[in-house]
Amino acid sequence: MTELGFLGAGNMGSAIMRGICSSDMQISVSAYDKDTAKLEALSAFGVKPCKSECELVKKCDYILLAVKPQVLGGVLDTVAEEVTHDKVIISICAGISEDFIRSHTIPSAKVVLVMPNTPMMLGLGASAISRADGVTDEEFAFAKSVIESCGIAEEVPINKMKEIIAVNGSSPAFIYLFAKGFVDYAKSVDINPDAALKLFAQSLVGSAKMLTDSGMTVDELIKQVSSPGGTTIAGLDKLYEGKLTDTVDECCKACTARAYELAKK
Ligand SMILES: NC(=O)C1=CN([C@@H]2O[C@H](COP(=O)(O)OP(=O)(O)OC[C@H]3O[C@@H](n4cnc5c(N)ncnc54)[C@H](O)[C@@H]3O)[C@@H](O)[C@H]2O)C=CC1
Ligand SMILES: O=C(O)[C@@H]1CCC=N1
Repeated sequence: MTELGFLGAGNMGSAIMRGICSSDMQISVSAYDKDTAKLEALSAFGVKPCKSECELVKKCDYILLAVKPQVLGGVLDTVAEEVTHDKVIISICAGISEDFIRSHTIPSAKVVLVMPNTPMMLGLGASAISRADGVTDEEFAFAKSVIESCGIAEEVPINKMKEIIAVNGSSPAFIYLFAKGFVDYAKSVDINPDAALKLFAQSLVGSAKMLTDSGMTVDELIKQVSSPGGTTIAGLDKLYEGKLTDTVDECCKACTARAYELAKK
């Protein structure tokens, strides 16, 4: 049976493990985390705990890296001797490239890069995925099926894996901040914030479905809501005045710049 192991069982590692364990994938899942309480919590899902980073890498065919990028170099140095050219390393660490992983293990390491997002915790993740040279079609299909156990996955060129972070990895936080603005407004005009949150959240769900399923472009969708002389145009005028799209562009560029900094650590 294929052995998949997780180095790191925090928010993202646990979300993926729960996705796999609730799916019909016939694989053996193991994990190592410095925090043993996290491993104990996962044992209810059938995840086998390991006692060290090296024990995990030695026993597994696929190793999913789910520690923070800042500690990854040290973790890879610890396990380097256990990494062989037949193992596949799947990394979800923001900013980390295949070259970084190879420089801390072996030059021929097989690497798949993934940029997931937190909605994975509900099985609604959106992950970008890419493979470095040397990874076979079969190995890549397996890695993709692991990620698809908790949402959708889209292949992205490997040299765009830092640029994509803003679009799906970090964007949930940007969307939550946008939601906060609407709920704060509702409170300020004496509308129940719980009702406002439900209405705004459902508006996000519905708008997301319109984006993917209506067959209309983003501009057409905006126009459809904007009655001439109506309320939407009055609101949109303020967003254009505040240069919302320029701010989003700056936000995405700051995300990407930080990813390139993390890649150097
Ligand atoms: N949180 C997010 O929205 C996203 C996070 N990511 C990436 O996922 C990775 C994990 O992030 P989170 O799950 O949010 O962080 P987290 O802090 O929840 O999990 C990291 C885990 O690594 C463990 N750890 C630390 N040193 C370790 C070691 N030597 N061996 C084994 N485990 C060790 C910690 O105890 C912790 O449980 C990061 O690299 C991040 O860039 C990617 C996309 C989205
Ligand atoms: O903030 C971060 O670095 C990670 C990557 C994408 C979302 N969270």
